[in-house]
Amino acid sequence: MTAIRTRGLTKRYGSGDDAVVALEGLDLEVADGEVFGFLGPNGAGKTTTIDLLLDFVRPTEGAAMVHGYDTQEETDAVRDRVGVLPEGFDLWHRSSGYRHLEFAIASQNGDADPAALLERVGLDRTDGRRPVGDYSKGMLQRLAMAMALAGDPAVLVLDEPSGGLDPHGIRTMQEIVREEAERGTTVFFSSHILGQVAAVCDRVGILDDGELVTVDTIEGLRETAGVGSRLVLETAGEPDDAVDDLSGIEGVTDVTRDADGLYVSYTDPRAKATVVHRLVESDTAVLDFDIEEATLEDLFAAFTGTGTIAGPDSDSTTESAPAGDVVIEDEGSLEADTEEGDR
Ligand SMILES: Nc1ncnc2c1ncn2[C@@H]1O[C@H](COP(=O)(O)OP(=O)(O)OP(=O)(O)O)[C@@H](O)[C@H]1O
Repeated sequence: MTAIRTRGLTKRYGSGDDAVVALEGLDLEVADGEVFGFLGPNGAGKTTTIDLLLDFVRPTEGAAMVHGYDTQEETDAVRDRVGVLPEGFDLWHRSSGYRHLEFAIASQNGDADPAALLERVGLDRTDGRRPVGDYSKGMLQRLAMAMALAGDPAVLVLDEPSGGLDPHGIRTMQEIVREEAERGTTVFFSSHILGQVAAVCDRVGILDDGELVTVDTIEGLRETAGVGSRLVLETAGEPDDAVDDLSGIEGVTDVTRDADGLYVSYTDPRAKATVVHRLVESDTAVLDFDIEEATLEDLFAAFTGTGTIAGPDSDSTTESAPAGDVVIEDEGSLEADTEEGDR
């Protein structure tokens, strides 16, 4: 079954010359049980899409279905099946975390144990008894995640779920996404941070200026765009002729070397292990290695013809993005987007 299906979904705010096209003709299908990453920079239309799926706003054109239910005609059936962690949310400052969870469980006709939900998101019983007005940004985000899970949803919609979370919180959030995926929950994960989406998602859609630019796996995106990542190896002495063989490895697109090391560009991440294996086989001592991942900016540039593609000499993983822009982050890193973090 298709968990989410949209056809020509369009949202314009205002009219005439002042109209803002938030979303333009979105045709999207997310399979049941899939973890789908919805990527795009600020203002791309991600939150608008989520608002349309939940009938918080009405489309200008087009339609959407969630688990076979029309989002406009069968809104209650849709909302019964969806747990949502919205980007911005208001809570009752004087009420405790427990009260919020009890409310969320009751309103979603769930039977979850509030204490277990708190524990799952990394909050303890003492936290649960405190008024949420005293919570840090990261604690609020964790509570909001617990509330999204309260009704044991078939579809979990996460809009920028890592906001305010520290690295441990981000890891917890990713673990929850994986656990939910194992239970068969469909996860719709909206973010402007490639690394976080790449860490958990089966497929990714890139939204740019209201339009869906492409849908694929992260590897597929890299391959299509030809903006692979790069393995930087420090070796003891000059690697011998075996280096020449590296260019023949499937997925490797370029091999260069200079006095500082050996640089192997690839579009298929599985090529990395083969490269290292070949070097070891040829008795080349690998002293250190680093991976420079292609960034969302690289992928954007390739798919939209905008931005700049990081050249071979740029250190794409350490570049810092301006506020509000795509956050560039290594897939394995958990350090980004933690302006405030947990207190
Ligand atoms: N209620 C509204 N009235 C007018 N314009 C709106 C409204 N809501 C959203 N927009 C506009 O629609 C566009 C898409 O906004 P949206 O919030 O969906 O983007 P987003 O991808 O979720 O961005 P972010 O990552 O910043 O949350 C933006 O240009 C935004 O200004």
